[in-house]
Amino acid sequence: MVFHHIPPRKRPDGTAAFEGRPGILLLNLGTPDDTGYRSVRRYLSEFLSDRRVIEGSPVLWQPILQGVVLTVRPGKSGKAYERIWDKTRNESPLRGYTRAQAESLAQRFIQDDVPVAWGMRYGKPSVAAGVRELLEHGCDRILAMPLYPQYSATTTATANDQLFRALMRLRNQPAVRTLPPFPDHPAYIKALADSVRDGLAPLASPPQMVVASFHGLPQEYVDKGDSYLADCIRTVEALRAALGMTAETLPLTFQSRFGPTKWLEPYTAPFIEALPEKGVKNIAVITPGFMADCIETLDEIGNEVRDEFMAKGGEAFTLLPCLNDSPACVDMLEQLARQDLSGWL
Ligand SMILES: C=CC1=C(C)c2cc3[nH]c(cc4nc(cc5[nH]c(cc1n2)c(C)c5CCC(=O)O)C(CCC(=O)O)=C4C)c(C)c3C=C
Ligand SMILES: [Fe+2]
Ligand SMILES: [Fe+2]
Repeated sequence: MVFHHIPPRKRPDGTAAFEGRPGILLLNLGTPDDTGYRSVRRYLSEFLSDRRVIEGSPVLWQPILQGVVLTVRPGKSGKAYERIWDKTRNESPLRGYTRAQAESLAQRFIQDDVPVAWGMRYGKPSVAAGVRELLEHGCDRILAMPLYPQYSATTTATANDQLFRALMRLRNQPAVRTLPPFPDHPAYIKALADSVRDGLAPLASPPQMVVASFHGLPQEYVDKGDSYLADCIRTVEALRAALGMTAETLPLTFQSRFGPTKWLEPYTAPFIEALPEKGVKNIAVITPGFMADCIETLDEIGNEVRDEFMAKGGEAFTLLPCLNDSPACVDMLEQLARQDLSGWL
């Protein structure tokens, strides 16, 4: 038998690396660097130039985007970000919670010697920076975890696209796995159901209805095959079963519509604003599609929709927090990660 000398595996900088070390990369949407016009404009420009997000012809869309949209929207969105901004850390809640999720998950994997990094599809820290961090730790295989329980091409797929774009620049690529969506994974449904029970328990009088509001999507994308709606239905049906609730007591709605086209219905805001007239004046709202509180939950629901509900005769409006960096959320992330790291640990 002939024994060849096998040279050690190399890091991108040429130094020897560990062999067979996995790393975890949390992927999330992203957020502006600050609430000023220029930062919000830069963020929205990157986000809304993503052809996974706006599928129409860029020849038609870019003039509208660079013209009216990026003139008007950054100011309006900047004011909304201002209302929810974490002024102590000077960052958006989405970024703070994503970092906290990564840090807590890293604690769970110390014994396994698996580092955890995080990156944002739009803005900072970039996905490429997260990849670099893992490579610097000697990882030669990466489990990417897009933090979206329900699949959509506009979120999950574009996060993974960005990961592969970063890998395109490497001579020695790590092996990669991407976490599948987990709309009715038992660990996710348990975390949600527990958070609803815990959130409602201290209320003086129980709400008549718990509205489950998910981020919306153009109806056309679903018609063309995006599995997002099916995933939202899987989540809400599993959650109803776990809580012993029904479509009447736990209805499904869609928020954050953008632009004039038809999006998934029913729309959250008009749905909730019509409730007081029907005698439903005490409600809670949950946003199970969001793994972390952000502008869409804290401001759109917590401020705009709440104010309208109260103005229309509502009496009690409770917005339950997202899973955020709760131990239940980290338990869930750990379970999902261990399941998909199978064979790599
Ligand atoms: C056509 C536009 C948009 C699609 C499609 C879309 C899908 C989509 N988005 C999320 C999750 C989040 N979106 C967030 C903010 C946000 N979303 C859009 C537009 C579309 N989203 C815009 C323009 C913005 C920016 C804020 C604003 O100006 O209103 C956020 C929060 C970011 C933050 O910093 O807090 C999240 C999270 C999902 C899950 C989804 C499709 C299923
Ligand atoms: Fe969005
Ligand atoms: Fe919004």
